[in-house]
Amino acid sequence: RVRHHKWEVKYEYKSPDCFKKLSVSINGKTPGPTIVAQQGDTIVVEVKNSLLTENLAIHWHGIRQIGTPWADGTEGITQCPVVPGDTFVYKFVVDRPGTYLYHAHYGMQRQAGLQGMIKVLVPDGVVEPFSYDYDKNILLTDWYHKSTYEQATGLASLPFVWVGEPQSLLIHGKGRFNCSTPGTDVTLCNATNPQCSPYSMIVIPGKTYRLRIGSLTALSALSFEIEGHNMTVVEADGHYVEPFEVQKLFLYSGETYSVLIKADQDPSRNYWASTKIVSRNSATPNGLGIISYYPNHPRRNPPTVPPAGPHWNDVAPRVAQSVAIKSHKDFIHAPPKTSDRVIVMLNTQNRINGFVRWSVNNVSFNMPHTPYLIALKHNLLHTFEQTPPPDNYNHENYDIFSVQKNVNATTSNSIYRLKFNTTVDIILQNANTMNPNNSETHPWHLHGHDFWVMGYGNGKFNLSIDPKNYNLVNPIMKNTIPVHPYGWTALRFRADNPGVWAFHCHIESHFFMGMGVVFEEGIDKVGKLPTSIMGCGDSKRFHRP
Ligand SMILES: O=C1O[C@H]([C@@H](O)CO)C(O)=C1O
Repeated sequence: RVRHHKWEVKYEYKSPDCFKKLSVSINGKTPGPTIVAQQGDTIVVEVKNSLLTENLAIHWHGIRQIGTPWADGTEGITQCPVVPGDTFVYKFVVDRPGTYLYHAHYGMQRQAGLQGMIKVLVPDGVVEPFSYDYDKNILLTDWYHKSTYEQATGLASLPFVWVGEPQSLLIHGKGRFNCSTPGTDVTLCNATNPQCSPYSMIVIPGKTYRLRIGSLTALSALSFEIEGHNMTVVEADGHYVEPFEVQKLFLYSGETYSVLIKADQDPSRNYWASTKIVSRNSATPNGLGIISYYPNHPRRNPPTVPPAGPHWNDVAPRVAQSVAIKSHKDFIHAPPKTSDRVIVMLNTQNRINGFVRWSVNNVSFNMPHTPYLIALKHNLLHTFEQTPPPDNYNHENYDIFSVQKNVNATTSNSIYRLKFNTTVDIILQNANTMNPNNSETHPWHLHGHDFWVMGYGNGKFNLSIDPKNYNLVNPIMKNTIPVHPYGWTALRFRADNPGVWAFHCHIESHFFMGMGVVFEEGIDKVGKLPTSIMGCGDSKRFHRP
């Protein structure tokens, strides 16, 4: 089936946490509408850019765009931006079932509200390895009151102005700001402003719910829990996992999970849903929502104090859930036993010409003016640096546990060229930032592919030892994976999808500050590019008037 969507993107005042802020909405909503489809369907989204003064591009996060690399929606990489007043048509096949996301991929526009979820159902007659009565989706985000323009300007200024911690955490677009904790005090800040009432999900006693939970935070790693209910994790980034039960679910920006919960608690009351920032020591209040047992009033506060959530620095359970999960035994897709290339990516924070940047192997990424897909397909190779970035760093004498000078860090728009149909290993190597005794978690997201999570560990990756412990049997496949503080995460993927694919930290500020790379593979196999993606940089000449 072809599923048609007609979207208008515009500026709109929104008060998701009771604080009025100019946001970006899709057909008047943020989060935008959930796209629902079945595996094999074609999605057509006709997007009208009604932002008066701003371009846009929309990325379909987790969708592999096989055969349609020009629909990946990454401005500067797969397309020119969609200019104000223009309409752009995204058309692609959702080739796998699962829970995915969509969001702006232009500057730091994503966190202004241009984001939502994609739900791809199995075809009729195909059974899933678990059963449930209802299927709901919840998008988790953090929320800043400063505009993205102020934030981007601060990051690109001298002196550097960090974005800081978010003002609130939203549960499917609903949050609270400057309130006392509901449940101990009836004066809810939401009471005054009808537009912002807490998120509430009605459940029927005795029924089982599949909750598809995604995170599109700009910065925060989150812990999500529902008071009094355990969750059985059954899916991660569109892949079935060997089920396991948790009380708290950890999500990094760009990840999705499906969990099953049974409404089997005392039905005479409602329960808190709550999110809390982890991996950064933040004073941002927990996000709160209400799970309401029918027929209770959906907004009746639970009689309890909301769950406090885990300690921000309790890394072990986060590691256990994020990189140690396994593929479901009946859906194993084993990885190639060996790889043709290993690219070690040292993640460092650097000062380059005074500006605070993030780098990979001492190279901080910036975009050229002609999108790579167009430049490569039309042989406009003068538009970006041709010498690829390094496959490694001087790891013999690099101390990942202390602040390093990294004086020879540079910015560059060079890209990695991958031999088509080869197997590539990426080793994400974390390190100390420019602040003493500080190493931060980075959730890396790969466009155009799922990768196998081969292994992870603390300290410095050892190429002659660690690969011997890779999981070659049932590693989970994902499109987003964290590298934990002072640790490393190894992933493997097949360069089998003709196109140009971003691979970057999904923390919006970090990618904006250069924490990303671009892979090209099989460009000669890419079909004729639609002119709709052209018109900027050196591709003006290809754009029909
Ligand atoms: O890029 C960053 O800047 C701040 C801090 O390093 C300087 O304020 C932070 O936590 C980042 O991730």
